[in-house]
Amino acid sequence: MSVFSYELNDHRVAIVTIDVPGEKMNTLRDSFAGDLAEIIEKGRADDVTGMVFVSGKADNFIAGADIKMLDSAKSRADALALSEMCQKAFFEMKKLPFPTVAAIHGAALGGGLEFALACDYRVCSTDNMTKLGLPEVQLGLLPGGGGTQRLPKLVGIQKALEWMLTGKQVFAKQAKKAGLVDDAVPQSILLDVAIRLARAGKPKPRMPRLDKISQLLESNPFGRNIIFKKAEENVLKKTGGHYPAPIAIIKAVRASVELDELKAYKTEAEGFADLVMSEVSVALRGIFFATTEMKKEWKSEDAPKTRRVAVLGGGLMGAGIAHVSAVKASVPVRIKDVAHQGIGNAMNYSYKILSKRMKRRIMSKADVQLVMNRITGATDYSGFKHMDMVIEAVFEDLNLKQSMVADIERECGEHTIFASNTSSLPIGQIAEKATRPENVIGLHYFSPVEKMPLVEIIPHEGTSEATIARTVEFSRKQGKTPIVVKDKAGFYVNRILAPYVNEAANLLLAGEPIEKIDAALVEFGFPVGPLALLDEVGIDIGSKIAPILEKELGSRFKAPDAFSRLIDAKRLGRKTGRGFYKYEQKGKKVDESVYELLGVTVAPRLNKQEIASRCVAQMLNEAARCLDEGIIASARDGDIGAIFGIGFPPFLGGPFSYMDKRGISKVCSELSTFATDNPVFSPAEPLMAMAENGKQYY
Ligand SMILES: C[C@H](O)CC(=O)SCCNC(=O)CCNC(=O)[C@H](O)C(C)(C)COP(=O)(O)OP(=O)(O)OC[C@H]1O[C@@H](n2cnc3c(N)ncnc32)[C@H](O)[C@@H]1OP(=O)(O)O
Repeated sequence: MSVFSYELNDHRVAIVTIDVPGEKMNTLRDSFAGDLAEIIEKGRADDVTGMVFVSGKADNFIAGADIKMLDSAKSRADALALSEMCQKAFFEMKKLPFPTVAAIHGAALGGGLEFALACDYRVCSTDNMTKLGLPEVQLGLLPGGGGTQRLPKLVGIQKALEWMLTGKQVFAKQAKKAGLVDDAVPQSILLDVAIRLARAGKPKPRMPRLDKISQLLESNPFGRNIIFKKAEENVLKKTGGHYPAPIAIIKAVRASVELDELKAYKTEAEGFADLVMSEVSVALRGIFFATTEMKKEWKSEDAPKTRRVAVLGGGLMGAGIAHVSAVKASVPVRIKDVAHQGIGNAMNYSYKILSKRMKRRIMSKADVQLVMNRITGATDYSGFKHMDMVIEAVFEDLNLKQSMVADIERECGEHTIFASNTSSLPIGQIAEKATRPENVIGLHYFSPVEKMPLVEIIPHEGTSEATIARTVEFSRKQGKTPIVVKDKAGFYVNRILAPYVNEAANLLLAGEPIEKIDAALVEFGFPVGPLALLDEVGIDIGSKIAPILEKELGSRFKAPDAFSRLIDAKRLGRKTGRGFYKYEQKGKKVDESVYELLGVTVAPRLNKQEIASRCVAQMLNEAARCLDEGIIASARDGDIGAIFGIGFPPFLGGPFSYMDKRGISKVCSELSTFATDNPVFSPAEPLMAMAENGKQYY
């Protein structure tokens, strides 16, 4: 059955509806090229005036090539054939004697946008659902259906590179401004406008709309050389050479301006084939499948919706939670703080972020005002009666949190959820004195809240299923990927992070230089090193959590005593301008005096690889324990939690995928070697059992 249906209107314009049967999302599958050829042939036979492509789905145009189909490519030759099939189909469209128009409403991504790029005109709806982009890089791929060739010709080399290298998706307004679409109109007139364009005849070739400097740079080989070299330098700096796709994208775009068409398209197809078969892309595609699967869990159609929320505490976390609730979940938020200043600070936090978006013309002044109107504040519980959820983000004090549970039970409705953003206190203890413990749950965000994609959702033993489902649903509305974890000290993310950071601290105390330790883990693939991370989080915060973990889980969580000297000296990290690093306007550099304060004599002994191996080994060992204890429900949750919560290198697929790839017995023997000088490394029992039985996590 064809994915296309065809209808001829009174002006002999063919309206072709794209609708993959039985799927909620249109994707390009094996049969697509054949189906397209048939439709094109029909248009030729009917001698149509033009052809308009429109989606039969309510909320998407085409979400790209079917990623499952890419997974089924068994060899490089299979992958090459896929790219060549797309390229050929789109060439046929370009050669048609009549104009073709893509009428886009909803997502036009990857191969979907490449399909639209092969049309003569593109018109899109101004709806918020409409997003255009080539996000292949996020799957470790390059656009293999002519995207690297056609996009630069339409929007210019620099913009095309920026979009493809980041996977950026643009809305209608930006798409029109950049020249990606010919028009952006309300959905109600999308088809009419598209038909009008189809009747307007073939368009004349046109140059991208560029400012003078870009025009100068892009129009001559020297300028272009600068652009490509700079792009490569930036990519290598950002990725540390771990990701092959960005480099292949630059190569293919370069080919689009330097080689003849045949060779340039070949460069794209070959790059695509190499990348489809690469381990990095397999890992990144795994993340896509995992997150898609997770979106279906804890869904409850009849659970009441969360329409109003309150946040207790206007600190950094409270402000971030209020922000994502107002901006992403689009619900009214009431911030309660003991001081007016706290409320003011939290509102300012949102306003600052929104102002930046306004300056970059992503949001209008009216939109910013609309969002800001959703955020209100109070120093008492006025307006709390109708709250569906109250999220607590005050400091880590059990008595305070318990008294807040009592306040909320008194001031709010029977159905109101009390969600605690604690990072270490057991939720069961917070709910201990509750009269409605079924409404109490943990909802742990990561800082900065508006940037970090993960939340941990922590039901205690008495939390109801409905409360879990409502909390999961609301966190998704806030744009988060939730993992439901067991109520035990440190939950999952902090639990695997703590031994990793502790090992970095041990290495520092043994004389390894700070910048070398951080560089080792950045080279391994983390976005920041462990000591720089501790500076960001706050050394005081780390040392507050450590004793709780140590008490509940054992001595391997003990933070080094020497770190209390940093706290006494008020060197808490970035927030006080000094920690392991000194923070100045120009940037940060290691504050050498920290060595003396900690009583350390710098004496490098290990190479960077050894440093990284030791820190990561601690994390892997703890992750294995977490899965065994049921802290996480699956290796998949553990991988996504580590990638989205800590920045575990995505190209390695997460700690469990990484252990599988290396071989569990190899991981165990490395741990045993490290354990000879520090027993904390002794391989966890479940890991040893897996090694003995030759088992894998996946
Ligand atoms: C040759 C080309 O250059 C190569 C390519 O095109 S590679 C593909 C490039 N495209 C992409 O990366 C887009 C991937 N998709 C997305 O980002 C998101 O799905 C989206 C933004 C389109 C929609 O998000 P959202 O509304 O949350 O829906 P989401 O739950 O993710 O997806 C709905 C369903 O569509 C499926 N889907 C979405 N895009 C898909 C794709 N490209 N391939 C296969 N399945 C896809 C999902 O797996 C899910 O299936 P299921 O319901 O059976 O589990």
